[in-house]
Amino acid sequence: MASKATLAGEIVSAYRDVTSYPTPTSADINISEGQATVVLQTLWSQHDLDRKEKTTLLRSHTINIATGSTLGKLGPQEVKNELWNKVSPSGKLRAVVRTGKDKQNEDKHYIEIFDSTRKLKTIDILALEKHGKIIDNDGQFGSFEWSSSEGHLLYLAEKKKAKTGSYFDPKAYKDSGSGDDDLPNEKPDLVRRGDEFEHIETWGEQLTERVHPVVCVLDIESNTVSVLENIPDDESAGQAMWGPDDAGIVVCTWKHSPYRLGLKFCCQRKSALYYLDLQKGSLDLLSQDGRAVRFPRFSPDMSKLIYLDVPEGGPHNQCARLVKIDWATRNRQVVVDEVKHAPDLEFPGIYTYNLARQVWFDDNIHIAMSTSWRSISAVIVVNTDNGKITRLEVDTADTQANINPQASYGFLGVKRNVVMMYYSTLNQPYNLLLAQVNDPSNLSSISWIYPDDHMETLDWLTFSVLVHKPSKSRINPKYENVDYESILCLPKQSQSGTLPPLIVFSHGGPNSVFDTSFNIISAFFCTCGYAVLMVNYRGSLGFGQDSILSLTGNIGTQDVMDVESAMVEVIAKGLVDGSRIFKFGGSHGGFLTTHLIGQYPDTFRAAATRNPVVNLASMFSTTDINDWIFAQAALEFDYRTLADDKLLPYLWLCSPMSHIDKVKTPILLMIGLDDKRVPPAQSFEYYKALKARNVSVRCLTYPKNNHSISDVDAEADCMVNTIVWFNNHLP
Ligand SMILES: CSCC[C@H](NC=O)C(=O)N[C@@H](Cc1ccccc1)C(=O)O
Repeated sequence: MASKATLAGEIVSAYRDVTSYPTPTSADINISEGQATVVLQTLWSQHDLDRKEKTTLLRSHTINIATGSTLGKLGPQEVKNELWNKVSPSGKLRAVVRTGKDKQNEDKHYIEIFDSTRKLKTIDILALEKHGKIIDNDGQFGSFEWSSSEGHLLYLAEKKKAKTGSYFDPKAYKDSGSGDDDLPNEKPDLVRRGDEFEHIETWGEQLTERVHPVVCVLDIESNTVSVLENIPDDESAGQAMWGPDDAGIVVCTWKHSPYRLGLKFCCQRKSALYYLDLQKGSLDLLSQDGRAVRFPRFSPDMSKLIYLDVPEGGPHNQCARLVKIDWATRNRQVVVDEVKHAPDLEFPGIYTYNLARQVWFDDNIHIAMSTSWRSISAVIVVNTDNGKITRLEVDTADTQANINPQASYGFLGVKRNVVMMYYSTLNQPYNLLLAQVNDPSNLSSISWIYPDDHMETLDWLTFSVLVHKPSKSRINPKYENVDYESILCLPKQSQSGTLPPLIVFSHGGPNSVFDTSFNIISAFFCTCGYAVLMVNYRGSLGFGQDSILSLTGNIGTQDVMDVESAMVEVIAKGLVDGSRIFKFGGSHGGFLTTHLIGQYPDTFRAAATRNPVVNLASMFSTTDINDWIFAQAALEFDYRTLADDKLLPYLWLCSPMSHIDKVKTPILLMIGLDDKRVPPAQSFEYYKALKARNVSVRCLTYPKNNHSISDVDAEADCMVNTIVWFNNHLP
């Protein structure tokens, strides 16, 4: 690929090209004692634009562990209808949760057990009527675990729902046999009459099928399922793991009362980590009051349990602590604390949305994980005895490796001290990487293994990370040392020598971050001839907790000015055309987009946004996370708070809508009609306000799409339409 794409056909083909690179999502490795070879199995996700779906691909590499050479490769082959696929601890058995439909088109879930030669059994799990659907690897509730004895499987499923029906169902009022045909049959009927239209609370955006997850154990020998009943009924369970000797389980829970708030991207929700002793039936609280918990992981010898926690409430993602529990004494210790401020390149703390299942090295002391480290995604190794942190990355002086020093790394898991990871940059799609670590306390003696040939570097894109210091008037007096960054992507120099137009791209959250990983959107924009400035304004993850806190109470001003000022600095460098600037971003990035075109009406040629937050006053009572407004406005959240006469004026003033009368910039609005986070009414409100003011606006609506508009066809349509919209507004 590609010089500048301008015609619709070229734009489509550019999009096909950038979406043709798969992203690794998980890995496992089979290491047999005393053998020279290992088998690495990886799952990848790839867009299929023609089938309009994301496909899951399985690849296998056979690797000589001593030489690091790849002896054979299998795949990619497609994996379908599998919710879980897990090898037992001994490696002798495999359990798969498979989905399907029966002849009446009803959902089926089967648990299939395999040994190395055949399928041993299939259990039609929903037919047992013990629980609802099994929960997949949703990053929030789901887990699927073999017991160490390999006789049981632990998983999460939706609690069994009572059957509901109409009062007017003729079956409910059968002849009682009394001879009086008018008397209803009052025998208890298992159907809850009159409840069929009862409102069912869910866990919100992207978790609308999660209502009340419960912990289940399947006895593989007897094909029986037990639903564990010791967890309080107003708490949903998730992320369950077996404890030592399969004598109990550790499990996270989230309270339902007084009502459920959205959980997706919200790791600060009130939650608890428990140990449930299966013999005694007791439930012991392991976590600290006032802390929200995630990702419990036992060490291989089961002597230690680690997990992440953040303060309960406040911003939706924050700097996490790594906590360790010594299992024998139940002594809890903070291994890595929250980092308030990290000057220059110092460790800025732990920030992650996920933690791989296998994090422990064999020494039962070190763990590995991914985290945001300013604008780079890094893999770190943590000594859980003394909290020492080391970054796990290839020495870029190693010419054989040829890895960009600004590369981002992702962690997939560690087994027998072999770390499974990947790296990429904005101009190099994902590559697998194994680190064979002999001694986790001495990372200087790693053997790096590259299972594939290096992905080509895409020569039509170059990038650099820029550091921005807020000017004097923009320094936050409470957090005066906080700086921020942006990543500038430049397209291949045009033949005519003209400077490229610039798309200013702001991320959502606001507590999220752009990193240097391969990014389909930025690659696509560059292929189409645009430079892209991805701004990690103050409040982004990976810059210390102070950065996150500095934005609370200042949304709509500090973040807006950070983005504008980064843009001005880049224009001043003379690398982009300052007379052809565009604005792009979704959600909170859409909040910034609509703020910027309101506050700087003469700057942008056009804007495009996905599900933008435009009016906090009207969003207050409609979003699944109304506490977000309080957290970002630095107000105390209480479930009873109403949008009253004191609150509404403040919310209005923070909102892009308050600048509507100044807007001139043509804007493209893209709306997921099933968005529970930023309900479609937000965009429609903006659309009508612009129409009434005779400002050019186009609105695209995507049925059955949620906040992320990530259905393959919808996302593709958004991207191509964005470029067509920008091209149409190029002078
Ligand atoms: C009341 S909605 C506020 C905006 C929303 N924040 C949290 O969900 C948002 O910006 N969403 C992001 C999704 C996201 C959030 C946090 C981290 C990564 C992504 C978006 O859609 O980009």
